[in-house]
Amino acid sequence: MAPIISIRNLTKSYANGFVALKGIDLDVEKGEILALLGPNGAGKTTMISIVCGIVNPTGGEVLVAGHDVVKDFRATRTMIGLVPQELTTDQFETVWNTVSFSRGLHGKKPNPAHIEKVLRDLSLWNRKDNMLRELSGGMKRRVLIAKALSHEPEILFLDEPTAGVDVTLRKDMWRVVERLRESGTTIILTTHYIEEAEEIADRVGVINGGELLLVEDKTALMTKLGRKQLILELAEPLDRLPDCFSGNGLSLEPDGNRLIYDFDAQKEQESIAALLTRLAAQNIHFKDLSTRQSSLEDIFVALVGGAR
Ligand SMILES: Nc1ncnc2c1ncn2[C@@H]1O[C@H](COP(=O)(O)OP(=O)(O)OP(=O)(O)O)[C@@H](O)[C@H]1O
Repeated sequence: MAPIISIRNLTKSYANGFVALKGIDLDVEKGEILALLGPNGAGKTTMISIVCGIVNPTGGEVLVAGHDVVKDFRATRTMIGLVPQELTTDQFETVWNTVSFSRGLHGKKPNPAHIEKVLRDLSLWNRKDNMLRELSGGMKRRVLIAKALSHEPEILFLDEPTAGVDVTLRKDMWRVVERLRESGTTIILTTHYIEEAEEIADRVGVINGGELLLVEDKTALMTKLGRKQLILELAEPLDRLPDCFSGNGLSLEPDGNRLIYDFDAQKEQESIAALLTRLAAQNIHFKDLSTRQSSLEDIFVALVGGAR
């Protein structure tokens, strides 16, 4: 199946000469959740803004369901819902009017039943007659999502949807995203919270300095780049690691109290059982043992750190 979003060699230089995107290639499949991770200023919002037709690209091409986002702006924009980072809504308007008005902006006929469903799904129904200024910050964010869904878009962009919201609301938002996915909506979200990507994304893209460093299936990424460690707390400290253990991923911590065995899913290594037997044969005993698996956060820090 053709990707729903196809980005080819996308570049963006702002008027002041700053190059925010340096040739991005990315395909987004229909129905997936893609999380874009990257530090501040990486170019995430710029990329989203181009796909949504808010910012013009300098070079390259973006197709949404086969339509060019510049030449065929109207067709592509109605397919997309955008939840921006900043609250830009009239504080003196009611929730119902704000969300209904958004639908009209996309040239869609009124559909009160759809607006009601969106507000109910986002637990905003009992607030529909409240003015925005009467809502908490978290509820205002839900209103932004409701606005973005008002015109029944196939694609939803969420730019930092949970920045600054509490844990309960964050989990609520994840549930909303999950329900949208079940209904077939394609979701692209940017986030600083790696646990968010780990929790809800199918694929993860890492952007830094205007370049897409990688985009990969989340589970495959964790298997490929993730490392596992076995940590052995020694019964007696060691001065040095016997030579027979050198070069197989085993190392002694500087204080001599712990042995760390790095095992790599890609490499052929001796089994843990064999290693423990060899250690015992060398009279090296341990009082405790634990394992540690690198998280998406470790992988992200290694990638972004390495690219700097
Ligand atoms: N209108 C503009 N003129 C000049 N430079 C800009 C403009 N808009 C953005 N930039 C610069 O482009 C770079 C990318 O910004 P962008 O907002 O796309 O990053 P981001 O990855 O979304 O960051 P954040 O996580 O902080 O939102 C930044 O260095 C920013 O200062």
